[in-house]
Amino acid sequence: MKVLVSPTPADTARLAAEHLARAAAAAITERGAFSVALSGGSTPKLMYAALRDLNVDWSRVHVYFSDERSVGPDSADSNYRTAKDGLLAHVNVPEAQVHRMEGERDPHQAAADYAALLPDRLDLVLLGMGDDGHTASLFPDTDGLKAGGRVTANWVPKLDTWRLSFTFEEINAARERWLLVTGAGKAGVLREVQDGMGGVDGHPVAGVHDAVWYLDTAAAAQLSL
Ligand SMILES: O=C1O[C@H](COP(=O)(O)O)[C@@H](O)[C@H](O)[C@H]1O
Repeated sequence: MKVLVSPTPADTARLAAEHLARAAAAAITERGAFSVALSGGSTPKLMYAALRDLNVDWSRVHVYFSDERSVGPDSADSNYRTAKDGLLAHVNVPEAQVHRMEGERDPHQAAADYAALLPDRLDLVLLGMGDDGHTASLFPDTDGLKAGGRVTANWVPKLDTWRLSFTFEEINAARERWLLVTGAGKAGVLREVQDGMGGVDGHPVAGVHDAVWYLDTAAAAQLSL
C-alpha cells in the first residue's frame, strides 16, 4: 500500500489535485494527451474544486468515468453531474472529450457501448471507497467482482439497482490508480482491508492493485504505517 496522509480532507484533496495536474502535464509531454477516469460519490468534490485553480491544459485531457448509477445526467445522483457541476463546467475541456456512462439506458448495452469507446489504456483511474469497502460500483458479494472485459453492468441487491462499473481488469490495466478516502467513518474498513479481512468479496477495494492511497488523518487512524 503506498499511502499519503494529509491532515484534513481539504489537504488530501489539494495534494491529489496537485499530483493530478503534474501527471497530466507529464502525460501530455510524453504522449500528447492525458486520459483520466473520475469516480463519484461525495469525496472527490473537494478535489474537483481544488483542480479548477490549477494549471492544466484541459484541451489535451480526455475524461471518462469509472462507474455510474442508473440515472440520467441531470440527476443529483449522477456521478457525471457531480463532476460536471464541480469541475467540468468550470474548465476548458472540449465537450467531445468528456465521455459519460449512460446510466439511463439498458445497463448491458450501455456497458458494452462504453467499453467500446475507451482508449487502449487509461493514464489514471481515480477511485473512492464506500463504507462497505466497495470501489467504483464493485460492491461486496456481487457478480461484478468476477466480471471480465472492461465495463460491467452490476446488479447490486442491497441497493435494488443496476450500476455501471469498470471491472478490476480495466482498473488494474490503467497506468495508475489513486484512491481518495477521507473521514473517520472509513477508518475501520481501511484497517480491515490492510489486514486482508474478507478478501475481495468482502472488501472489493482489495482487488485494486498497486494503488496510491490519498488519505486524511482520520481515515488513516487505524492503519499500521
Ligand atoms: O457509490 C459510489 O460510492 C463510492 C464512494 O463514495 P463516497 O461518497 O464514500 O466518496 C464512489 O467512489 C463511487 O464512484 C460511487 O459511485
